[in-house]
Amino acid sequence: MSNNSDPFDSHSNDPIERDNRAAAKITDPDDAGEPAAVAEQMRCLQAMARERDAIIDSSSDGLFVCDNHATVIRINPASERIHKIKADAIVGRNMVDLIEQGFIDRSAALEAIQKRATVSLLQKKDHRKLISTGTPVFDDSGELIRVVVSERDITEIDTLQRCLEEEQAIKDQLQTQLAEMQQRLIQTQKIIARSPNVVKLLKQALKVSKADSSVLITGESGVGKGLVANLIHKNSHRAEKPLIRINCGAIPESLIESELFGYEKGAFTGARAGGKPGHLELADGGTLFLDEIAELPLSAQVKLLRFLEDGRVNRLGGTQARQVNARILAATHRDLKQMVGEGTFRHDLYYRLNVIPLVVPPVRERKECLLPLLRYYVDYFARKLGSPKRLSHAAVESLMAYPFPGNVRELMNICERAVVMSELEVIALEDLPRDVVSHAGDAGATPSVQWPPQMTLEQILQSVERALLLEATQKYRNQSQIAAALGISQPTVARRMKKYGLMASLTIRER
Ligand SMILES: Nc1ncnc2c1ncn2[C@@H]1O[C@H](COP(=O)(O)OP(=O)(O)OP(=O)(O)O)[C@@H](O)[C@H]1O
Repeated sequence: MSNNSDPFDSHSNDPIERDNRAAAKITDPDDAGEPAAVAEQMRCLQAMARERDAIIDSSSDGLFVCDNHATVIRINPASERIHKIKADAIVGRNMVDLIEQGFIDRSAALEAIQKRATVSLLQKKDHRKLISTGTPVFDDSGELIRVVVSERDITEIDTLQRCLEEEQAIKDQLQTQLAEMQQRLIQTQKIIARSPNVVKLLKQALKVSKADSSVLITGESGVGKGLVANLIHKNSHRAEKPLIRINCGAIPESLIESELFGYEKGAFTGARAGGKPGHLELADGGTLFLDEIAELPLSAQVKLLRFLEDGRVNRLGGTQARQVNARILAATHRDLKQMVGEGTFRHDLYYRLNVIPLVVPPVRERKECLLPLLRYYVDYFARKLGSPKRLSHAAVESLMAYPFPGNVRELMNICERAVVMSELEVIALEDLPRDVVSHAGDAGATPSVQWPPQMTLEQILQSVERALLLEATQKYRNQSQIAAALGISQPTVARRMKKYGLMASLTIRER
């Protein structure tokens, strides 16, 4: 290839060529009287030149070497391959001519000479994409003596990159579809999830539903631990099989083992003649949800641990263990770790159950869920009662200020009671339990409006309505939010705000 075709013209005034000619002369073995040190130096120079040639020729990137006028003096085998041309056909030709003849569309060598700096550019060659980088070489006096152009064929990298981007796009699309499907699933299961912490929890629950590992669901009483267990089961490959729920706190200690593991006939006095399968066996192929797991007696904890280790169930009074394939979900409102420290819960069982921990936040930490939960349950009980109901603004304010110590279950009870107790369609403060109203502080109080005695009731009501709307414009960002908070439609909000000249105050806030 190129090093066979000597790139250096012996008559040239090129500075590098001059040095090479001098070296060739000195290293001539016939050159009599040559000092040994100079000969050694020349051998080194020749070795370096061979090394340089080997580097240039073995490079997988194409390399062009041009003189200071952009005339090609050498190209390596990679460039021959890229351009499908022999070095002889290109050496000695100038880049300007090569562009004119359509061999290339741009020259990094020419641009590097022009700018006296390294230049990178993208070239198209026979449907292929090349990145060319022209690097100028200067001598000690700052004179530009060479330009080395490296070329890389990026067609394949580019194609791969495009494939990757397409795959990423498909993945993103699938993920969006999955998220939408999950959202629909959550909605069909009537789970209200607006707060980021609840959304995150449900995403985690949907993710773990695909595995078979044990899950420990913790959270205060009535926060929805059972709901999460249900979601996990319904979304798992076990969905067609039963979800068996057992409340470990509700079963007398003396019966819990027989309930969980079953018994053989005659296992104890009062035992059924034919024996009885336990909840674990009933959950075979499905899921066993152990609610209030902290209440499980230590003796039953040992047996449960054994089952988690070998998947075998030994009925009470039985001699033969049965293989059972049940996934275990457990829940508690107690601090199991603390119980382990106190010695009331086995640490080995705790670690077995806690493979995937899920924490359900209390309602007070789900501010964004509160109003949708209230509306959802008011609608739910109103539908059951067969008469439409909605919460008044004051009732909403009171409920929003209430800490719901008993969580979602208490919220449901309050909504049910309010729906049943209210005589009118709009649920008023009086329909709420006293402790809910007492928490409201100023929030539930009627806005204080001063009026002179000569005002009519109609005028007073309008004055109150205007004050309320004005307050709402300070609090909410748009008419829809105001409508939602006041329990009226958005067109009604618009009409009344116009009537009271309040449009400007909201427009300013909306900005
Ligand atoms: N995000 C939610 N959306 C709608 N309803 C909910 C939500 N979370 C909980 N609930 C409802 O609250 C009630 C209590 O939920 P659940 O029984 O799952 O709570 P829990 O934490 O298991 O209670 P406990 O500690 O007493 O066992 C259920 O009727 C459930 O449907």
